This record gives sequence, C-alpha cells and structure tokens, in this order.
Amino acid sequence: MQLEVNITGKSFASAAGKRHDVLDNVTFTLNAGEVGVLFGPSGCGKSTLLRILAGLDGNYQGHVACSPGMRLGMVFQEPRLLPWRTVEENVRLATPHVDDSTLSALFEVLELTVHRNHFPGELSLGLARRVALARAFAIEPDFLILDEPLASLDNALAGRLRDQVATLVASRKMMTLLVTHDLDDAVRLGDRLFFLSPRPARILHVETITAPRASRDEAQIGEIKRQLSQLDLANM
Ligand SMILES: Nc1ncnc2c1ncn2[C@@H]1O[C@H](COP(=O)(O)OP(=O)(O)OP(=O)(O)O)[C@@H](O)[C@H]1O
Repeated sequence: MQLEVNITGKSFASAAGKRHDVLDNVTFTLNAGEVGVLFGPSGCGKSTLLRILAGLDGNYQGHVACSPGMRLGMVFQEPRLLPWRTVEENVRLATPHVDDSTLSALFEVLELTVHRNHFPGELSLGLARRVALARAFAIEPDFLILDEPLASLDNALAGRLRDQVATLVASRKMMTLLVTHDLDDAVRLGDRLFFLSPRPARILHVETITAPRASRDEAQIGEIKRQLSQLDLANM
C-alpha cells in the first residue's frame, strides 16, 4: 500500500467572489507501516488537505494516487457518534461483520470494555474520542487519518490516548496521517514529520525519524524536539 500526494493548488471562492488560495504545493508519499505527521499553523489548510486525501473534495489541482481497494479510517476532533446508539453499536455500525474477539481486543486496548453499553451522552470527550478510534480501527484500515485526536484533552489523558494510538498503530501495517499542533505528540508518534507553511500551505521541511517508535527514549525525543525547535521555518 502506498499513498502518493502531488497537490499543486487548492483554492476556495470567498463570499465576495475572490480567490482564496489554501494549498500551494504539497508533495509526499506515505508507505504502509509509516506514520506521517502534518504540522502547521492554524488555518494553513491541514483539514482541507485531509478532506482531499479522504476523497471528500475532488476540486483541486494535481493528483493523489492510492492503492486500489484501500480501506480508509478517519478520526476527527469531534467524535461524531450517533447519540441514540450505544458505544458498541456505534462501532458495529461502521463494520457490521467485525468479530467479537477483534472488538473485545480493541475495547481492551482503549479501556472501553466497561463502556460498551453506554450512550455517547454519558461519555467524556476523551472517552468519546476513544470510541471514534475504536470505530476507525474496527474497519481494519489501510489508511488511517487522525485529525488532532488529542486536542483539548488534559495532559494525562492526552498522554494515555497517545500511548493507546501508538499501540494500535503498531498492531497493523497501515499508512497513518496525523494532524497535530503538538511537537511532542509529533515526535513520539511520527516517522516522518511534514512542516507546513502558513496558508497557502507548502511543505517547508520534512524530518525523518529513523529510530523505531517503541524504542525512542526520553533523551532521544528531547534531542529531536530541540533540533526541530531551532529550524528557521519563517525563512524557508
Ligand atoms: N469550504 C470552505 N469554503 C471556503 N473557505 C474554506 C472552506 N474550508 C476551509 N476554508 C478556508 O481554508 C483555510 C484553511 O482551512 P483549514 O480548516 O483547512 O485549515 P487548518 O490548517 O485545518 O486549520 P486549524 O489548524 O485551525 O484546524 C481557512 O482560511 C478556511 O477559512
């Protein structure tokens, strides 16, 4: 499985009829087993890019090529659960044929076992995000898109969820693309970090982290973050 992204332009028309350029030149490939991270300022076009990659917006210049039959899983900041369905029903709706052992294992990793029969209204944001993750993983995706899955959670919760995401990502050889504003999350989860410019977005710098995710220790993570924080992105 491989994803080839070669976007050369994307714009929207403003209400006044003026052209609003959102993406400039975004070119990269992502291979099975890799976690790519999109890291860029607010409003630079990350969600717009994700929508294109998910096939939800075909109105752009360039091309995106992916392996045929690729299964896509998506997790948004907003968990988007059906309020009148239980946790388990929400997950099963996406994958009616998922077997019980797969589902139980997923709920176990995400610490959702005791919440199987709860309704979304009974869940905190962190729990609801975990359900959204379970739903995305239950379909056994080839390409997983995570749009700021750790945003607005307190540090302890975000850290736990990050570890759970790392466990799940390691359990399956798929392509993952994560959007985050947090350099720490990017360095702990990512294999290749794409630093984007302000709108219209282009890739300013690509950082490849060769150390396997599971073996990155605090000293390595700190050193990578230190080096990245010294990049002069404003002048690239
Ligand atoms: N459907 C649309 N019509 C017009 N303009 C849009 C549309 N969707 C996004 N935009 C504009 O495109 C720009 C990029 O938005 P986008 O949501 O992709 O940025 P982002 O990098 O994901 O932002 P954030 O980090 O704050 O979530 C913004 O200026 C936004 O107003």
